Amino acid sequence: MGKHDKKTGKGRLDKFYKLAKEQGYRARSAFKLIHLNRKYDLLAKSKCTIDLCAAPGGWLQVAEKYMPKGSLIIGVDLHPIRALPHVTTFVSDITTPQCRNLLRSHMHDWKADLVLHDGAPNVGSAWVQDAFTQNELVLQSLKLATEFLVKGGNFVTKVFRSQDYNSLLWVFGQLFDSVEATKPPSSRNVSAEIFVVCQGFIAPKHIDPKFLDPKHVFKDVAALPTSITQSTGEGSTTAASSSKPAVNNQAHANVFMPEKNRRHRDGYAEGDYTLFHKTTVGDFVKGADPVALLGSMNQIEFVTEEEKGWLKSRHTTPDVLANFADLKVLGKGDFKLLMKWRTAIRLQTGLDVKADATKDLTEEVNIQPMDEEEQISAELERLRESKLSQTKREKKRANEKKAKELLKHQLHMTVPTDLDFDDPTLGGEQVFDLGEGEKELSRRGRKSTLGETLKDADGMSSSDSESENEEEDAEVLSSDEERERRTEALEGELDGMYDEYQERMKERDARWKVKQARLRDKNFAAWHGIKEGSDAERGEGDGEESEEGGWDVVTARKEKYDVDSDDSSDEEKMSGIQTHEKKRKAVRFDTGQKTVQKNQGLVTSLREKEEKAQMSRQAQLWFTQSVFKDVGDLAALDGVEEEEEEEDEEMSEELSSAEDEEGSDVEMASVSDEQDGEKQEEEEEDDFEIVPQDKDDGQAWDVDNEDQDEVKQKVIKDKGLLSAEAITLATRLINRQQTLSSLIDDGFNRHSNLNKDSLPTWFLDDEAKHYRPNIPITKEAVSVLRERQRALDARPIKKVAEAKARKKYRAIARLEKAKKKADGVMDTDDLNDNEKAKQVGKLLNRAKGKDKKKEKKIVVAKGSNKGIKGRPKGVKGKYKIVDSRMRKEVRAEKRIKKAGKKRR
Ligand SMILES: C[S@@+](CC[C@H](N)C(=O)[O-])C[C@H]1O[C@@H](n2cnc3c(N)ncnc32)[C@H](O)[C@@H]1O
Repeated sequence: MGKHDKKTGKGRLDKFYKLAKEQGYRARSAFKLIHLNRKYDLLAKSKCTIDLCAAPGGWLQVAEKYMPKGSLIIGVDLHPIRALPHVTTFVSDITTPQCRNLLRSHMHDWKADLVLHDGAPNVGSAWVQDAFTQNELVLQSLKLATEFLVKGGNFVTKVFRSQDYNSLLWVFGQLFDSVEATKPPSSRNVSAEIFVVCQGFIAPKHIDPKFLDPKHVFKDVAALPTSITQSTGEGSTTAASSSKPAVNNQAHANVFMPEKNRRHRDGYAEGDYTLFHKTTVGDFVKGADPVALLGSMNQIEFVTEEEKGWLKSRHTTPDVLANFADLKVLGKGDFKLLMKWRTAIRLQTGLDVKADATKDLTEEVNIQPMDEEEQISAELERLRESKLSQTKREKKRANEKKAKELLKHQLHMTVPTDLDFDDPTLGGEQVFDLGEGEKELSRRGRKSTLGETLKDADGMSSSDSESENEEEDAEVLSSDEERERRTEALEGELDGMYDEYQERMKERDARWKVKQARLRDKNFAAWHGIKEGSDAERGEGDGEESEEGGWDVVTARKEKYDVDSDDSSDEEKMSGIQTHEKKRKAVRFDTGQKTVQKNQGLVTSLREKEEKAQMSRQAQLWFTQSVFKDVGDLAALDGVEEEEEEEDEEMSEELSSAEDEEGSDVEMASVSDEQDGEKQEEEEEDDFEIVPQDKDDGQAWDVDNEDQDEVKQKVIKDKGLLSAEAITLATRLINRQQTLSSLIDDGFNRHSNLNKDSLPTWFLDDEAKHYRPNIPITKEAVSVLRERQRALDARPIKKVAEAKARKKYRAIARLEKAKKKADGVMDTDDLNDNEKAKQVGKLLNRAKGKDKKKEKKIVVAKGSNKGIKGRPKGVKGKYKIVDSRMRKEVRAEKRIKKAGKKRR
């Protein structure tokens, strides 16, 4: 937090910070829960709450305050949480089974009504990474929630608005009745955090683990490559195993076709996330995808006897061995060297057969003598063919160049403007059918592509994989010049493969991957997409499966939707929201690409399909949000189903302008915009801020201490409001002349944030003396206080009041005693009624002090009283004459007696 400017953005010590400090909350985030609770009333109805990632305990304080007394509150965090009254806390990592077990032991057989999660891992690193790991943590907390929540229970979690956001919401939607995302006022606008409140846990009997597995839920939902069209439309199994662009397609594969479209690269073990991977040379030589292997491994070793035998091969140079030892640093030359080595070894071991090129070229021909006319026509024919083949070659080379550019574009290595779609060389369908299509297929299948390629390059054999161009290639190879050109082309292809290898290397870098995903995901930024009522869907035909929580079933349904969405059947046209959604998305895509698409044949159709499919999936996630639950047939709102292209265009323009107007969405756009740079990324970190506690702040939340609020309330209850300002403000609140929030706002002014350390003492003294907040007071408030003061003044002094009270107390005690005695008198049989009445009268009189024994007056026999007999002069009533000496002696006697007693 130190790195932030205290005046701006995240570092700003705002009113919630001040309030937290004032009210003794340990973190300003406490107000987030207060605001969420105000909106959803979650705490008052919870008897058991689990707070995952609870340190330093702000949320726990709020939970303790607002939950019913005697509730069970458990908090867990990586860091210890200082003790809080009525709260159980322990230290654990919520991603570990140990945490689960500890929770179990604390919960006994209880189920939680509420699970809270405000976790933020690794706050302060790159935003993209934060968002990614944050959302993984969210999924982990959801996992614990599903285990400990009671049916109908609630789950509150913090989510980062990133590209995984919609995926998360979709998963929440499958497990809860209602899912709402909200940003409480206390959450800073610069923060990308948002809180999702999931209410009404469905508590399925079984939840497919895939719902809670980051590998299945997350990643590039938006970016869908060409393979989608293949795998949804046609032979999906083949597409699944061979789809190259799965690089960009992980999330799609995971979320919508978990089994079908998953890529299984050689060398990647399921669930293996260690950074260092090695494999054997055998895998490299015999495997189908050597490029992928080089891209995914760190080291290749010679292990088996056969492999060690290859060490003796003349092709196994020290360079080759050095390259195998560290694949991460392969340069272009190294890469080519290894691929050539592989080809050589494959030939050596008979895995590839070296075609006899010379045999083809030295085929015996019987030359018949020709006449002149025949010779001319043969010459003409030869020239024509030579011309034709030359044109073909040129065209082919141009096509290859364009195809390579197109591939680069598909891999997002170029900007669309790099492609000249109007180029006539690109117009032919063969670009895809023969050139790029063939290359794409061979790259995916890795069927002897490189081997053959290299054979060609070395002039060792001719390619037998190319069918249509075989004859042409033979021609090409017939001259040295052509062979050279061919070699160049093949070198070019090797270069392409090297690029691909580099792509794979980059892929392994998670950070790069997430950044790349964000780049690709430009569309996501605008939060576009229309809807599909997931809740309704769950409620309808698939009630059973949602009850069971089957990921595959749910995703299969989505997949089905995808397939449907690619065919524009009549049925689909009638399907309301979905159709509408699809159309809008297609329209959106059109805005960007329309001019390009019009004249492009196959290129156009593939791209169009891909984009449509992509949009549909985004829309699916978007519309699973509960806010769309009650929205009916959106298509009906738009009227006619099938619109002309022009109408689509208009609509897309409207859409984009509407999006521009949406404030929050624009904010999202800025979040995902790469150009925003590091500065913004930093700002969009978690909004969490610990409130430093003053020395006495610590005591405020000591176990034995009371809540500050309660103390203040007690004072007000006992003594009332003590100032005219307070009475005035209270009166204004009661009379609704002012709202509570405006009152709080008024409490903050330029003086509340004074940094006293940097100011001179004279100024501070002056301020303390003269600056007083000027809160207006009313006449009534002042007179109320005056009246109270008068009443206080009229009271006797404390000692007198105490003496009076003592006297009164003693009188009451005497009367009680007399009453008891009188009862005893009445019960005796020895006295007649008259005597009894007399006795009782006496007792009561004595109790009232009327019948007090008259004291004897002591008269000292000295002076005029010395030696007198009878009543001394001026003395009334009983008297006793004492000798002064006698008095002294009596007192001394008493003293001695007392002292003797003590000694004993
Ligand atoms: C924003 S703070 C929580 C603040 C808390 N809600 C409050 O009001 O005081 C995020 C917390 O998540 C915790 N955290 C992050 N990853 C965790 C994990 N894997 N297990 C447990 N706690 C984790 C951090 O230690 C940190 O204390």
